Amino acid sequence: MAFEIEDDLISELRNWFDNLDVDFFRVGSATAIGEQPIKGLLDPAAGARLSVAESLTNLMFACSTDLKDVKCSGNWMWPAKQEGEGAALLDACVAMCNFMKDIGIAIDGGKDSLSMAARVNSEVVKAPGTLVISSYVGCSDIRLTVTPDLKCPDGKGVLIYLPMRSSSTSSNIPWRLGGSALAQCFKQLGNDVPDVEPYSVVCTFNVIQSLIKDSKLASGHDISDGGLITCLLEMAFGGNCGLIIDIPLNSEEKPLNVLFAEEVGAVIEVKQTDLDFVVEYLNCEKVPFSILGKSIAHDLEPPQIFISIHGTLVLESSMTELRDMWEETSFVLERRQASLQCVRQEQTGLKHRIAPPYSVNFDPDVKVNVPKPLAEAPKIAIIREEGSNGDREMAAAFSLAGFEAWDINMVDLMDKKVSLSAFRGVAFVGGFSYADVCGSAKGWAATARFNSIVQAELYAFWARPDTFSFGVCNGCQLMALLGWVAPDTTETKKCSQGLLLDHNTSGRYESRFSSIQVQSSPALMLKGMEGTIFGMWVSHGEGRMVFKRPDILHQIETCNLAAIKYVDDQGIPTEAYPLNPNGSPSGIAGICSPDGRHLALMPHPERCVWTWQCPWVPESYGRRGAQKQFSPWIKLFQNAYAWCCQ
Ligand SMILES: NC(=O)CC[C@H](N)C(=O)O
Repeated sequence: MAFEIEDDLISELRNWFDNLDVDFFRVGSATAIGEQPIKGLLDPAAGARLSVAESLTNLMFACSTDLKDVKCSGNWMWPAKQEGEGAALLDACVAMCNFMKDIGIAIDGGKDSLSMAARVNSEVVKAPGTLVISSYVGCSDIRLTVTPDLKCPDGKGVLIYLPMRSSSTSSNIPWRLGGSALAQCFKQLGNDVPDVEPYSVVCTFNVIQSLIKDSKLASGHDISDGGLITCLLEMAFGGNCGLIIDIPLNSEEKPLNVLFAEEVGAVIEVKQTDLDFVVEYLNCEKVPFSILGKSIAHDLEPPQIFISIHGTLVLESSMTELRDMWEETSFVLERRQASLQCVRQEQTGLKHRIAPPYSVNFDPDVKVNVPKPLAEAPKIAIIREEGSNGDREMAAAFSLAGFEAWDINMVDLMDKKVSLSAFRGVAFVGGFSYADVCGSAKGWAATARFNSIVQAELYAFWARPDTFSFGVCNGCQLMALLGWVAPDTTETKKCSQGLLLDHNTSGRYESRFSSIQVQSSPALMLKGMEGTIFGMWVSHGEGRMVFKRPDILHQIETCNLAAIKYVDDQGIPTEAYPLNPNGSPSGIAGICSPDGRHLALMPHPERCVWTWQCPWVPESYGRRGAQKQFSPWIKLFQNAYAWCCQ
């Protein structure tokens, strides 16, 4: 009986799911944070309003279902028992409630820590009363998200300032410096603190949403900590571009205030050809705005920044020089976290960065040709161990290509619950098997080697000519330890380890989206992809390939077994950090067996088979409109499927 109910329920759910008019690969959710504790020191009510506003201006560049669908978490950290602080907390709370009510959103959860004070000797040290707003909302098309890096469509974009005020002229902006980053630099708090009205937040949010849906925004960024100048420069730094800006204000305004006041607002970049449409729309919606100038694409010359206020030049510099200053604080931290040599390399290299040289000479949206389709889908064992992760992405990627993916734990093999005899492929997934104790994948390899049942099962699979194996990251480390790739062939025993994945030269865990070039190799999963350059997720602490003897590396290179490599912005294999995140010789990022059946990669193609999973793709690849649905890495999985169909 219970079964019948369950079956009914499942088929009912399946029907409902099938009939839903939603594209599940496009919908998602967006979340953002806002907090303004320093401004709250001057005016707790304004601080609370600014925290809510910042959270929304951070959220508004994702395509949300509706402003009224936004939900918030409120986290309060306050020294509430100290004199005057209870009243400040109350002011902040009342202001936040009223502001949210006016906008039409609400808090649905949160947490508080109301004893944020400590006695140090005879002194009581208080944390500034802080409200952190985390907002979240359904996202109707995750691909439409607008990012802050300038795109310079057709070589230059037009930059528009949205002051988020109800008055129609930007000359009425009070440009208050209280609680700003600039004030902090002068060890001051200031007096006059910015504030914001709910109506202008609603208007701007909705206008941005509409422009996103019409694909009229090339980039966009909110104005918050650091003010208008910081917003503009951050956009230029991210896009590797120059700027020619003239802020159209009357000459009485003090440049320092205009540039550094943290009045709520936003800057958007639009295509020259969309300008008339956007201007008309903003006028029609009565949203105040001013056109600031242009973004300039990175050319052969280093990009320049020119900023004027009402025709008077206030800043002229090369973008890279300003970016070096802006990055310096991060590098100070990095010098404490990573090898000094690597940090130095990254810092000097930054000046010379241009856009990654992505190159794809096939259409990833066109499926790989299958010789003759199989009656039954080939089976792939997605093998995981205690501490593995990424098994779902791996299963999804192989399923997308037509495989029947099975979730197999090492214990299933040990207990003989499954045999690999029915499988055409195995995929060893990434992660932290046995918490990387004694070195990455060492515990996993021990299970595979020293449990006789598992050892026999894996060996039988490896020896069958109709099988293939794929290892990613932790799985790659395992395949190296098992000698499935780069074995020491001078040993009499088959599969003797000849390669070890050692700690990255930076001395730390690297998490990046690195440019990867497919080499010409016998790897069946990389067939027809030679020369492809595209970004791939890197996420490891132990990715540096150390070969037992130089002749093993030599053989890998001469037999074309280095299947993929990290490349620089010129598309040349590199050992330079951070383009090569771990210091592997000749930029080697993955290795295959001479017969091409076994492939072990340190980066994660399974985490970026869809374009939306890539944090950056060139405009020509297209994130929206006529975009490619898939990244080139889908082809690895389709190639494996096609190989099984031979
Ligand atoms: N993502 C991974 O698989 C990480 C592998 C391993 N734990 C490392 O840090 O190197």
